[in-house]
Amino acid sequence: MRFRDGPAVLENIGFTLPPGSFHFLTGPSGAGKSTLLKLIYLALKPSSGRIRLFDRDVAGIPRREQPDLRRRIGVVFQDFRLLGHLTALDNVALPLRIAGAKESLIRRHVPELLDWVGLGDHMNALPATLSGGQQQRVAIARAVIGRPKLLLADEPTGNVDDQIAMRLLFLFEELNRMGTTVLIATHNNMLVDRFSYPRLDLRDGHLSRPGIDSAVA
Ligand SMILES: Nc1ncnc2c1ncn2[C@@H]1O[C@H](COP(=O)(O)OP(=O)(O)OP(=O)(O)O)[C@@H](O)[C@H]1O
Repeated sequence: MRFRDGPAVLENIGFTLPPGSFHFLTGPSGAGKSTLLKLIYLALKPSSGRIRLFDRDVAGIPRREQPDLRRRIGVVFQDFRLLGHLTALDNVALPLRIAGAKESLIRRHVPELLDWVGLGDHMNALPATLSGGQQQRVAIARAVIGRPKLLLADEPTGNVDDQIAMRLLFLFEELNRMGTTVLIATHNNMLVDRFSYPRLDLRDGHLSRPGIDSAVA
């Protein structure tokens, strides 16, 4: 992957995420982790190479079908991307509302999840009134509420203490147990060591991974 005519940012990357698997994506700052996640959730087009997503070649997916595909992916963005005019509760409810879920279900599940991530007292707060760590947890709740087929999280514990980070990992594990494929980019070695999931390690755009191969599922 290159941006315009710049140097290669990712090179010779080949791996598969088997459905239902859980992986960490590690590597130093600038190694290409965010770029790799953006390629998977179709925010970037690869300058060369092929990506398969849900058994389809991404290059062959018409633009009009992309929103539908994206809805099957939960993403925790590094910069959160919460909607500033919506409360924490309404931000988290958004994927369910878009999917046409019943309000009764939304009223039951969303507060329960916000409670779990420690935001029970901040459900009606607007993002600007929340700390970075609190906004991050709203973003995580929004990404998991619809039980996506694939969860991609870019440094999802970057703004919280170790105790909350563990709790968030338990949430990702729970989602994974229900069938979601999980890929988490992180610098947090405590988490990587504590949860013994396989690691995809990026160094200067190259992947080293003890024991897996080929495209992205
Ligand atoms: N839009 C862009 N245009 C040009 N270069 C880019 C662009 N986005 C990322 N890069 C470059 O690609 C490389 C990888 O960046 P990326 O953000 O993927 O790294 P990262 O591993 O996620 O880093 P961090 O852990 O700091 O978020 C960097 O050298 C960065 O400067």
